[in-house]
Amino acid sequence: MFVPAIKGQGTEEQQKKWLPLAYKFQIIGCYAQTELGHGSNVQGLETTATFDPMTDEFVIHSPTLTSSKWWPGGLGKASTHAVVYARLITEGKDYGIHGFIVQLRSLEDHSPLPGVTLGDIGGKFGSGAYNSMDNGVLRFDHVRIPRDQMLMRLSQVTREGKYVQSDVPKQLLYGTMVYVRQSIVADASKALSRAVCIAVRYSAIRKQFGSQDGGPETQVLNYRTQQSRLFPLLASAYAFRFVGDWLNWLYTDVTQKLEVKDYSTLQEAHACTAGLKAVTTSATADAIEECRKLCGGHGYLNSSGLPELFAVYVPACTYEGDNVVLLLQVARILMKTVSQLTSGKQPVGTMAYMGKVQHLMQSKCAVKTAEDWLNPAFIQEAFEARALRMAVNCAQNIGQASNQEEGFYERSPDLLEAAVAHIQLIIVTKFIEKVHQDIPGHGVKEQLQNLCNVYALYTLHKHLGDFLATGSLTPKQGALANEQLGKLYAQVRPNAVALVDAFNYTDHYLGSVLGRYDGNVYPALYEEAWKDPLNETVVPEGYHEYLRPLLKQQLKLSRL
Ligand SMILES: CCCCC/C=C/C(=O)SCCNC(=O)CCNC(=O)[C@H](O)C(C)(C)COP(=O)(O)OP(=O)(O)OC[C@H]1O[C@@H](n2cnc3c(N)ncnc32)[C@H](O)[C@@H]1OP(=O)(O)O
Ligand SMILES: Cc1cc2nc3c(=O)[nH]c(=O)nc-3n(C[C@H](O)[C@H](O)[C@H](O)COP(=O)(O)OP(=O)(O)OC[C@H]3O[C@@H](n4cnc5c(N)ncnc54)[C@H](O)[C@@H]3O)c2cc1C
Repeated sequence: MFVPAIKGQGTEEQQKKWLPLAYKFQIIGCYAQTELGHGSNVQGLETTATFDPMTDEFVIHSPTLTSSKWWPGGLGKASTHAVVYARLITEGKDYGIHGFIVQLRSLEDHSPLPGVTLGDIGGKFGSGAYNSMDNGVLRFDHVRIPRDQMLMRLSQVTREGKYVQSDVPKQLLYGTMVYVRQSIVADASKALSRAVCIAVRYSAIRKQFGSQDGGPETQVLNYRTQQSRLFPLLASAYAFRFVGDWLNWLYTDVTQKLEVKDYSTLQEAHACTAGLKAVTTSATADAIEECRKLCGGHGYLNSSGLPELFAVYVPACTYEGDNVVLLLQVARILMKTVSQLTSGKQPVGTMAYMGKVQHLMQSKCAVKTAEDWLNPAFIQEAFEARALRMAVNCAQNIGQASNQEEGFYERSPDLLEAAVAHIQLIIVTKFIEKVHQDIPGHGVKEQLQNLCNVYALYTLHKHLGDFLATGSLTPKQGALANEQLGKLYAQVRPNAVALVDAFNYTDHYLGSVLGRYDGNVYPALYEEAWKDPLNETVVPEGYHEYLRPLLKQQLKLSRL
């Protein structure tokens, strides 16, 4: 994040100076935004950067305990520099949050520079690999930096201390977060597909019940309940991959537009990255835990690979923007778009469907049979009607409040759901678009079509209440969707293992005894257990000190 922050907010001169140093690891940088007292509310940060015209320097200071920087990855032990976000004060006026490059440690012996106090914030959730990340704490006591270490692409402070705003939107200050959020969406599919690969392969090996007469038992993958829990997660792994690819395209497109000062798609980039980051990370974290349960008791063993995957993944729901806070950003943009509909302003990009408001508010879903749900046009329209009607309902309810902000606050739980509906529509749409493209490989398109339908109909089934409450579907149509979903699971089953093999993960990368490619699970589990340090001795160390005295006492008592 140090590098993208300098790229996005630094001038060309600053980029030329700092980026080569970072690329060659001649300096190591981190992104120091969050503080002990504020993370979500960036405008509430307290660290100050006060310009001193006498020396042409900024004085970086932590005025309170709560202004201590807290969480930046790489800060605790490794970083020599940080992009620090602080309130810029010049000529006695507070101009709000800006980025500054600050050296923290000596490049000679790595000791903290005068006025800098830093360290690691301590152990984190689980025993997983995230504990090898030195998330840190940082305080400044009037630390001086040259004026040219303020990131000056968006605004500048002159030699005399005058604040000058460039003609670029101030939201570009948040650009690094947009970049990282889009990369987090791509990573969601990676984490989810790892978990699903383990659970599908193991479910094909694991057998329980089913044999009354000494014949073979049933592979747990053949149980309808296992399929109805697992196949939607398999479909989600593919869905998140395709929407992640699309989001990467959108991000590249926005970046190219920004270079020629076209800011028209900035809001779309913010809404899509924030919303997709929130929905895909929450779904992935839940799915990894579901995969653990799908693997029964053995899923709880570290050697299954799932506990570590979960512990490392789950903070994605919080870092780079708490998921609820991000969905409320999407909701704000939805409300703004609804309010502009009456003025005739046509929504664009992923909000374009809202322009069909007259039709979608009254449309009746035409599905009559379960097979009708295989028609992508019916799926698309049902998701559009649900999302639009939820947004319009929220807007109407907010409109009845004494003021907009109060109404938004009161209706925020409903707004969250409206935002989720909008984002799920995007995921479904991008999956449908993907399966309409040419897809090489015999029968591959058909398999992806099945997964696309599974993702859409499962999402519909899970959120059926929304579809019914908004009148987008009838209860009968909801039941038909569920009927079709069951048929789709049966079609996915013969290809389930191939569909996870297609992720092409090596055993080393998966790190799971249960997810082994060769399926040789039981000998591997047995062998792995003996590697546990507790098995280095047959009689445990504590025996003589604790167990033996107790056991001896029991023996004496029983002899009485
Ligand atoms: C790969 C693993 C790495 C993990 C490492 C983790 C790193 C981190 O976690 S770094 C720290 C990340 N921190 C956050 O994500 C903080 C979350 N908070 C925010 O992003 C913001 O403070 C906020 C958006 C929640 C609120 O900001 P505020 O300025 O108070 O916003 P408003 O709601 O008043 O919005 C003003 C205006 O700006 C637009 N906007 C907000 N964010 C962006 C953005 N990222 N890009 C473009 N535009 C943005 C917003 O829509 C408003 O627009 P208008 O309505 O048109 O004024
Ligand atoms: C592993 C990890 C790595 C991180 N790395 C970095 C890093 O490198 N650099 C950096 O600067 N930061 C980093 N962070 C910090 C991270 O970005 C913040 O923790 C995150 O943005 C959430 O902010 P917060 O902690 O203030 O949560 P809070 O905002 O305090 O959230 C607490 C609760 O309040 C709710 N809430 C907050 N505001 C609202 C609202 N307006 N409406 C409704 N509910 C609300 C939230 O939903 C949540 O339930 C990292 C965090 C973690 C866990």
